This record gives sequence, structure tokens and C-alpha cells, in this order.
Amino acid sequence: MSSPALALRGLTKAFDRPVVENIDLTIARGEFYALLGPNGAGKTTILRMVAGLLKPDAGAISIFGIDALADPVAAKQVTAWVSDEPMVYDRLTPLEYLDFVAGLWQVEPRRAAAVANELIDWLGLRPHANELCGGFSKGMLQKVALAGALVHDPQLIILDEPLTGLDAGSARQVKDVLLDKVRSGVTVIMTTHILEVAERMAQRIGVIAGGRLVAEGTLAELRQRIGRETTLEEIFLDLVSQQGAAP
Ligand SMILES: Nc1ncnc2c1ncn2[C@@H]1O[C@H](COP(=O)(O)OP(=O)(O)OP(=O)(O)O)[C@@H](O)[C@H]1O
Repeated sequence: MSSPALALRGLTKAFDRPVVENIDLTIARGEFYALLGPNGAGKTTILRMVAGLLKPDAGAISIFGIDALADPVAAKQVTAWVSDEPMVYDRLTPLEYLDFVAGLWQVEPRRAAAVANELIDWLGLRPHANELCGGFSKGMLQKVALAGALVHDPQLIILDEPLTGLDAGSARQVKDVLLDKVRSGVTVIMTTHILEVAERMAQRIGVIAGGRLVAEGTLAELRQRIGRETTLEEIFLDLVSQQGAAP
């Protein structure tokens, strides 16, 4: 049997206090998984460890069977990390930025140009493709950063609140790109505070509260756990209040 896209075992991290505690999580290939949780629950810290930006105190991270702590370079080659703070070079245009990032990943130039142009069109950036990113709004920068993260054809896309601050049209473009990727077999894990997005897009939802995974499953499974037919918002509030960690 092939390895899952992501397997976390006993993932643990403390700063001045425990922030992520003993997280076990498995995400299948081609799955769209949403991480929900109140502010400060530890979601970003989990994703930063998965993306290789932060070292866990304990635990294991396996990405398509690659031990991400032992072989971070191999793990990064198959993953994309999209932070909620887009970092793009001001003095480059979107096309130049994508060309630069593709060069870092040593993507074959013709393939890189084709992917870059496809992403520019998908994300509605064509009218600005040759303008300097320095003059872009935060939403436009978010889209350029997303395109940059996808240029090397990653198989696991990790996103921290990718839709925050986007207008309805841009949010739709980003959602469509992610859904299209999932349809083509790519795996997506993302945090969101927009419960409707988790409800509509994710196949499974994990709820983090106080650094622990307090529940996970499909929406139907989470409803079953709560024991009544209700909205994701009710389920979410119920689960986090049970943990004494209501937002
Ligand atoms: N580098 C750091 N140093 C010290 N504390 C940190 C650091 N990074 C995160 N924390 C703390 O860890 C806790 C979890 O933060 P994290 O950003 O993972 O939460 P989150 O669930 O993503 O929250 P939000 O929904 O508000 O983005 C918070 O109390 C935060 O202050």
C-alpha cells in the first residue's frame, strides 16, 4: 500500500508553554483536509513544522513516506507552503517572480513558462503579469505567492488561511485552483476560520483546540459525534468549549 500524503505521529512543540501536544494525523493522497480551531490553538505551528520551518520537540512527520525531519530537502521538493504573510520580491513582475522561483527548483524552462502562464491566467493576474509586484495589494500578492508555491508541481499543498483578505472574485479563483489540484490527485491541507469554506471544500476536517486534535472526520462524522443534525459552526463551538478553549 502506498504511503499517505502526510502522517504526523506524536507531534509536539512548546515555546514558553506547550503549544502543540502529541498530534497524530493522517491525510490520504488526493484528500482536501481543513484544520479549524480558535485563535492561538496551534494550527500555524503545526503547519510550520510540516513545512520544515520549525523543528518539533518530539514526534515524526512523514510526507509521501519521506521522513521530513531526516530528509527535509526531499520533503520540500514535493510540498508547497503558502503562508498567510505573502512574501514576494517587490522589484519583480509576477512572471519574473515565477521564473525566478522555477529556477530555484530547477524546473525545466519550457515547462516552467507553461505552468507560470497557466497559473497567471487561473488566478486572474494576466492584466498585471508585467507590472512590478511592489505596487500590488495584499490580495494580489497572496495570489502571486500561491502561484510561486505551485510552480514546481508540488504534490502536497500546505496553506495557512489562504482566503483571508481576498475579495469574492479572488477567493473563487484561489478555491478553483485548489479544487482543480485536488481533482488531479494533489493533496491539500489548509487552515481556515471561514467555516463555510471548510464545509464546502474539505473532505475531512480536523479541529484543533489547546494544541490537541480534539476531533476529526467528515462533516457527517463530526455531526454524529455531537449527536445532532447541526451546522459546522455549532459543532465547532461545541467541540472547542468542551476543551475549555472557546474562542
Ligand atoms: N515563535 C513563537 N514564539 C513564541 N510563541 C509562539 C511562537 N509562534 C507561536 N507562538 C504561540 O503559540 C500559540 C499557537 O500559535 P499559532 O499561531 O500556532 O496558533 P493558530 O491556531 O494558528 O492561531 P490563529 O488562528 O490566531 O492564527 C500562540 O499562543 C502563539 O502565541
